Amino acid sequence: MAVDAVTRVLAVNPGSSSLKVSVVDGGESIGQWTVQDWDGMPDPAAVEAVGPVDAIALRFVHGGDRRGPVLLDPFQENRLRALVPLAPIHQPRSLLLGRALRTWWPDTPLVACFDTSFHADLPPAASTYPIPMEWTRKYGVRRYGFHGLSCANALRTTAETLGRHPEDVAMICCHLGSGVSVTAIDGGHSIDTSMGFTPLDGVPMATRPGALDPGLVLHLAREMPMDVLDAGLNHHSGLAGMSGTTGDLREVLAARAQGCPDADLAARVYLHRLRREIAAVRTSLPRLDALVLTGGVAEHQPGLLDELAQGLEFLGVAPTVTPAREDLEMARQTEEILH
Ligand SMILES: Nc1ncnc2c1ncn2[C@@H]1O[C@H](COP(=O)(O)OP(=O)(O)O)[C@@H](O)[C@H]1O
Ligand SMILES: CC(=O)OP(=O)(O)O
Ligand SMILES: [Mg+2]
Repeated sequence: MAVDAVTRVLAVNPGSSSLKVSVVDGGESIGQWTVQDWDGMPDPAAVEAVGPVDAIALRFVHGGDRRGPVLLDPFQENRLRALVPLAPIHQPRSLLLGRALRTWWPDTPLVACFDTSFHADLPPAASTYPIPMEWTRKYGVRRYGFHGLSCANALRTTAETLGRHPEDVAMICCHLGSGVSVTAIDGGHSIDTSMGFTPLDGVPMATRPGALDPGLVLHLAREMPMDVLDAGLNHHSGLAGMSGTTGDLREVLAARAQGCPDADLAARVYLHRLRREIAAVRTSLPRLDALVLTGGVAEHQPGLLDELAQGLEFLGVAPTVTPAREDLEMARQTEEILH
């Protein structure tokens, strides 16, 4: 489907704790809403009040091996459904939203934009898991990496700030939202990243544990039914599991301030593992021009960022904060594919 000129894009971003909706016109957002309920839907009347859009961009966390956005037709939808087990928190919701958006605006092109695409060129040493090659091939196992739309936008912003071409920036992007990831970027793309085959890997998150000893997972799988373990790792681990709160850092830090020892330990584990991951991906970069923090926690928890920075002085650059603007990246990709 080719469209004459795409200037106004409705960008729909279902995250694990919120739904962010934005109307982007000429590269700038002219209307933004956040729906906090997990199963919340955008309000079509509110979108229509901003005026007609030329296209709709929908974030899918998992795009498999897709290297860029695709027009979301029933064929693509079916293929993306096969990835539900690899991103069980996010993928079903994107599929549900896709259906709703097509019903509300059947004549508007709908484009799926993927978190994974930015990581498509991970070097084999970073993308390969050290398991039998037979399993790797048979089950299509690799490190995919996520939060790529956020990384792409952070790279663009950082390059502008440094006055360089994006391909000439060596940086670490830490996306600190409900999901958390750490990515090393060089030559304009991801060269190492903490999330893996699924968005459970890496650093502790609001409700996900991040990397675990595979022996621990095997042990737990023998102790409880698989669906209980699956729900426990996706919804009841991370900051929520350690602190006894919902995992929203506002709640964790409030409980910590009131002297809750579990909340204090949860915050310390979060920071420890985050620093450890940042140090690890630094080794993949030839040099470090910028350490960029983005996402809800980066934007709203300056005290925690000060704590994070203590112990990272050896990197030789001070962390900077960039708002997570996946909407702008999705609009950019949508304009590109529709031309
Ligand atoms: N206004 C705010 N004040 C303080 N913290 C916030 C605010 N908004 C978001 N956060 C923090 O950001 C996290 C959610 O980040 P966000 O990027 O919105 O997540 P997601 O996109 O994964 O739903 C929460 O843990 C919360 O603590
Ligand atoms: C990939 C991921 O975890 O996304 P989010 O932070 O939006 O939940
Ligand atoms: Mg998000």
